[in-house]
Amino acid sequence: MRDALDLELASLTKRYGAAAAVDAVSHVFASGRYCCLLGPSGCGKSTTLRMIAGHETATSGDIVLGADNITHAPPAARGTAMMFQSYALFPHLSVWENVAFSLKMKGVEKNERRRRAMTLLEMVEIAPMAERRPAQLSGGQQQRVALARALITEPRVLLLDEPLSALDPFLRVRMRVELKRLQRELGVTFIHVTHGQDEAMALSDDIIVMNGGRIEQSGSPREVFDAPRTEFVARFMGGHNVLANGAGKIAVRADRTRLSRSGEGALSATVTGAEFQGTVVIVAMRAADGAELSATLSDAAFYADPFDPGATVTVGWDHADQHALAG
Ligand SMILES: Nc1ncnc2c1ncn2[C@@H]1O[C@H](COP(=O)(O)OP(=O)(O)OP(=O)(O)O)[C@@H](O)[C@H]1O
Repeated sequence: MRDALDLELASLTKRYGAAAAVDAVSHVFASGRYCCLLGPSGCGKSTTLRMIAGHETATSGDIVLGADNITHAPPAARGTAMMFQSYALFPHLSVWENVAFSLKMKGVEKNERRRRAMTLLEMVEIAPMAERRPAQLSGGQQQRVALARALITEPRVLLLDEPLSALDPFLRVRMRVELKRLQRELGVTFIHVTHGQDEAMALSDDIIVMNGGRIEQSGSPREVFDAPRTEFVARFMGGHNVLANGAGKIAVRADRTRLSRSGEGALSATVTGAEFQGTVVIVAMRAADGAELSATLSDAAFYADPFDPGATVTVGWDHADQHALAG
């Protein structure tokens, strides 16, 4: 059953010359959810987002928000708002004036503009900096201003293009918690473009994995991670071994892959290295057929009986932990 504010893409296509950057993509973004468009560079995620925002014209297909076909509507009349990667704040305006800018364009009077801007600045927790200029803020603070500025138009869908990529790793994790909190508080649909699978898994209610201008798989983070449908998704999400298995290929999670020095197991491999990552150790191996494999072991299990590079190991897993991948 479609919700009144779902956003539907129907065979949405963008061609540049003969090449399709976005190739007949159909998807329903359920309203009020945190959605991540995830995929490698060039897969068409930003083009998809820009078409939803109205900053790029669709070659064919439709974009429908609730009851409205917004495919050809101007950006400001769509019910969407975009937060840009480069925050694009006006340097000569104060923080609150930046946030209130679109209200000024609409002719809203000054006291009301300020009141609404301050409400949003409180929500993103930088109200005390309302009178500063953007240059007097840190990158993380500028981003909060950009977020408040996008939200002041009361969009039904907020579009975010790699919003965390300019931040250092520590701030990135903090802002990601903030984004999730804001989305929950507002109940607005967020569509967030990222090429980071960790980011997508941490934030999303729904992950949409793109590859070559198409949607490869969509679902909850657990669905996509636990049951990758294709080799591309298994490799892109990481943490899986992809193995040839008679008729086709299978995926097995690296943390469900067992190693032993001999005995029962599906195949034999040579250890090529071990990477200590704090709580776990990732053991890298090469199978007899040349396939690169890995096993994630707890640090306690690994150090109780370490595998040295060059060691021959037997690799095994439970049958229930293997997933057949689509051709
Ligand atoms: N204006 C343009 N003219 C021609 N080709 C373009 C244009 N914009 C994008 N493309 C091509 O369309 C494809 C998809 O680009 P897009 O920017 O949507 O990818 P992306 O997944 O967002 O990548 P990234 O993560 O690097 O931003 C790429 O092959 C890109 O080269």
